[in-house]
Amino acid sequence: MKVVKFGGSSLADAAQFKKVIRIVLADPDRQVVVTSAPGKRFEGDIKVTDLLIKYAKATLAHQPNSYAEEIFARYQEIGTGFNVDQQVLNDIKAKLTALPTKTYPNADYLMAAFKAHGERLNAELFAACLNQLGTKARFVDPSEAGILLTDNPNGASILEATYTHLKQLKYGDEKLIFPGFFGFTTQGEIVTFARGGSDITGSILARGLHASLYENFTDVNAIYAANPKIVDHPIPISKMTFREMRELSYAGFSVFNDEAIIPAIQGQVPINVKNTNHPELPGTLIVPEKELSIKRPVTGITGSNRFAALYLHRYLLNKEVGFTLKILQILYKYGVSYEHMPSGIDDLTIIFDRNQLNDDTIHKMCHDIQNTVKPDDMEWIDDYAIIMVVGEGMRARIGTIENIIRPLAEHNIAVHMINQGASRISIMLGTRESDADDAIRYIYDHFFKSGQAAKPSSTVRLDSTII
Ligand SMILES: Nc1ncnc2c1ncn2[C@@H]1O[C@H](COP(=O)(O)OP(=O)(O)O)[C@@H](O)[C@H]1O
Ligand SMILES: N[C@@H](CC(=O)OP(=O)(O)O)C(=O)O
Repeated sequence: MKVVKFGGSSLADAAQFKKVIRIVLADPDRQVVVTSAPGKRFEGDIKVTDLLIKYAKATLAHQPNSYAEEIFARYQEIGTGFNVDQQVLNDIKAKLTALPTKTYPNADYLMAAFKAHGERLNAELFAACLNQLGTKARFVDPSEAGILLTDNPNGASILEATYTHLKQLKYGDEKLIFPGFFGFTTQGEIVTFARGGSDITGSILARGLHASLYENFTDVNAIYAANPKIVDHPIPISKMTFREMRELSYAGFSVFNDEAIIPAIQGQVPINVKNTNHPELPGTLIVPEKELSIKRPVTGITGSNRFAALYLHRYLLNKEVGFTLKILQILYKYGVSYEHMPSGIDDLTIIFDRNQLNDDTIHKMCHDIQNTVKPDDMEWIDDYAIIMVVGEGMRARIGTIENIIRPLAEHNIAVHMINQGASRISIMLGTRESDADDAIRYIYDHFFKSGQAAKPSSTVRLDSTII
């Protein structure tokens, strides 16, 4: 049995629905289908999830608005394209208009419930379209399947009990159509994963139902060695490991949600990322292990601007017991987690995900750190990007760091931090945001265009380097 997930771009309108249905029917093993909400139909279009967010905000602000009609029009175009029963469309319209009349524990739960309806209504409509074409299909509500999530309305995580519940789910007689992106708390409230979270639902089902393969259909032919919006015609990756994907999606390969890899790893279910518009192409296979390539140590290069860093300098830091502990206690006090903490003998850089911080928290946190640990030098760096160079082959090759740094030095790009991950399959660099895309292009060119024979080292400029 295969679990097949279709992203928003694959389900954006009736024409895309037709391609998706052809894919589902082409392989009888594709028994469980996960849908996203209708995504962008063209450059500049608005995803239904973003319309639902606007609808929720207008509702919270008691503003009259016409978002329910605008959103309904997206479903209507699809349903009409398949001649689905008018009752199905009436039901979708009624659910959209009823959203503001329901009661929610607070604004965060309201937001989650509004957003979840993008996937919920699309899954209902998808099942109706299949039925209309004579294929037995059934919409499965996450509450029926027992998809239980943590009580974090717009950034929930899976609860282990879900996997016990999924053991009860029967499949085989009909296609099961699951909405992605949301589940329920133990109190019965709708909560969603973070954005892009339909990939996580697919992965959970693949693990819970012991799928032989998790197929993830999107709008690109494969996962490329770099984001195609940054590098012109990057090479496609035919095979990569779970670990490589985890590191690459964490730092910018948005084609596959970074948390979504975890259930697939736990269940050891291979993932195949494919293009809905070209299903005949092999796409990218993500597997537990692969043979190491000595010729190509780097699998992919990515970057993300969602970080900020706190740089601390104090002489004899290495001799001081409890320095880091005091800082961590301050982070704990403000409910802030950190992403990385590279250190030197007298220096420490703490890298944060900027999405979890606001100006007030930054101010208070820095104030407490200044007063408590009294560093000689302390700097908050907002202009901070992280570049990740990832490849299983790097473990077996000497000189990769030099080959990453040289093209940057040659183009005068300053590197603020280098950190070789303990996994030994990734090297992380900190740069200015404005340098990040160029840095990715230069590293890409070096490893993928000009060959990467280790050249003798040249002078390398490292600004406040921490290794
Ligand atoms: N390395 C990469 N390889 C392929 N696509 C990438 C990469 N990095 C970022 N992307 C972007 O990810 C997009 C697909 O992800 P997403 O928009 O979430 O799709 P979906 O709507 O199918 O879930 C692509 O259109 C591409 O712009
Ligand atoms: N629709 C949600 C969840 C999702 O995963 O969507 P997509 O598969 O289109 O990335 C979002 O936009 O975040």
